[in-house]
Amino acid sequence: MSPVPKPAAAYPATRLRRPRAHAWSRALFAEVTLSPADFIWPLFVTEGKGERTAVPTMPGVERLSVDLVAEAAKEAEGLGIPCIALFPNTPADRRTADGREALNPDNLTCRAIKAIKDAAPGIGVLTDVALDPYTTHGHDGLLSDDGRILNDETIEMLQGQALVQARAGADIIAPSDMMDGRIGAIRKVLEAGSFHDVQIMSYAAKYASAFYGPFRDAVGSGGFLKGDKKTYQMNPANADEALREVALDIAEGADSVMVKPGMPYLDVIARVKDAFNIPVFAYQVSGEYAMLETAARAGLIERDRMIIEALMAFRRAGCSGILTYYARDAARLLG
Ligand SMILES: NCc1[nH]cc(CCC(=O)O)c1CC(=O)O
Ligand SMILES: [Mg+2]
Repeated sequence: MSPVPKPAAAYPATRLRRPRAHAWSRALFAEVTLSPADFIWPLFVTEGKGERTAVPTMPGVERLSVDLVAEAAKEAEGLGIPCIALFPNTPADRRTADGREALNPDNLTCRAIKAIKDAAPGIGVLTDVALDPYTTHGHDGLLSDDGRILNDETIEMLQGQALVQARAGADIIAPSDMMDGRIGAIRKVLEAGSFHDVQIMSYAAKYASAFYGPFRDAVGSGGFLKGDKKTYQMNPANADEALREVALDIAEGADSVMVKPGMPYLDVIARVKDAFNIPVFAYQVSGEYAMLETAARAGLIERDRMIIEALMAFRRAGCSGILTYYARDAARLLG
């Protein structure tokens, strides 16, 4: 962020209200834009056919069966949304301590990728790499007998998970697990498997946040989670450390990086963009959505304006795009 120069002339020669006087002028002076092309729409996938179930902690958000995910992707494509992100609500009987369902080429995520590619071949598909929707302990990695998350053993699982997703047709692999070294390891197996054009969007600066609660309900991992994720996700006190995380992930082969959550970490987004000038994405996470949407539904804030303003903040901070549960609503508002 460049420093703001001292004004060459003061009031009344300079009146900053002048360009604000008319709508046309405000449009002309806008420093950033927001369009449907800036959105990645996260969808929760569940078993069944024609199945939609409400996520009570995320008013307005539903888990969709694979056929309905494909329909939603088609709708998104029509609205100009370039990419869908997939999160599976794995049936409880398919969750294990080692999360091996993540490696099943016929799991919910892989079936959803294929269904989207059939229904809406022009839209990108981003898939999450981490074990939490598949483990009985709700952690993103493998758990040792004495309760530690095993970094290097987990990476081997993540490599397999990424490959299974790439084979199913995923366009962007997005590791959200926060193990050290996983970006390089995943890039290596993708290259070896000739997936040269499969992107990696690293959840590079992902914080141990209270704002993920509703998501854990949506994928059904919340009830399972033992303890917290503080030994792998970042301390909310740290921003210098986020720059080190990002530097490593770029060096290991990430095409883009993500900061997560979004609104409470706008300073981190701005610093990452400033320091590296690479494509940065933000995840406006489930708790942010729940907070904003609950206030809007209670009539406490003006919903449509709030949605656009909250998303615009990410563009101002330097984001190329935003993962947001508001993607469809915002695209309709902007359309
Ligand atoms: N690897 C898990 C994952 N991937 C995306 C989210 C959160 C998304 C949201 O809250 O909307 C989480 C939750 C967590 O780390 O516990
Ligand atoms: Mg890292």
